[in-house]
Amino acid sequence: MVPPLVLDIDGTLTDAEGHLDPRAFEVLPTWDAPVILATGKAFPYPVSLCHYLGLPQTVIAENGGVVLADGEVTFTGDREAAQAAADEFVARGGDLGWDAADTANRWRETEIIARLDADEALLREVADEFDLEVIDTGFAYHIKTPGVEKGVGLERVCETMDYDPEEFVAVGDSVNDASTFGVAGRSFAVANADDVAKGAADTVLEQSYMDGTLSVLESLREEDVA
Ligand SMILES: O=C(O)COP(=O)(O)O
Ligand SMILES: [Mg+2]
Repeated sequence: MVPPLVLDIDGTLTDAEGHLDPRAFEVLPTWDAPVILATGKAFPYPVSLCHYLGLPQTVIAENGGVVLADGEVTFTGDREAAQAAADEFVARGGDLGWDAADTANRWRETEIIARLDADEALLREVADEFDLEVIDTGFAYHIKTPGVEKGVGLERVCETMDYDPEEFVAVGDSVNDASTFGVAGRSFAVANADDVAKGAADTVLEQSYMDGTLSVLESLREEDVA
């Protein structure tokens, strides 16, 4: 049997432009074990990706703030505090960087994100005053409740689905994947990963983005056949 997977999305299943690599449509629906998408994106993004990939909806969204497994959804993280911090950031002259529709935060239930061109120093100063933290995933700044992590989300999924996190193989690319790497049995950082993810992974891959992820999946399939 191939092992269950916990996969980051941006930087891991995408290309350098952040577009989903079409090879995901070949390899993920035919994976013969659970595939969990674990992302910093808002809840609807991984749910739609599961839908269009034809995968059961098992997702960790918002860096662990939202977890869906076996039809049950749980939330952690203080969205109101994150919103209050974001409002204060704007009141002090900051700009989150989104247009009026703000699809980045519109359906976000446990945290708030800002574009990477936002004033980082001001964002961190304000977040600190609200006892929140700011993480830079390389895709956005997330204003979030400390302790809400993808790895904690993986533990929750495992409780619901009666798996041991040790059985999982994780692939990711950034600071928000380090907690997953700490919980999963085996962990891989793609070559484009940031230093925190590389430091937390068991193995740093030679290849970037989906090339790196596919190299892991191919070797897992070979192990399974051997
Ligand atoms: O939303 C982000 O900032 C990054 O998303 P990811 O966790 O899927 O890489
Ligand atoms: Mg990522």
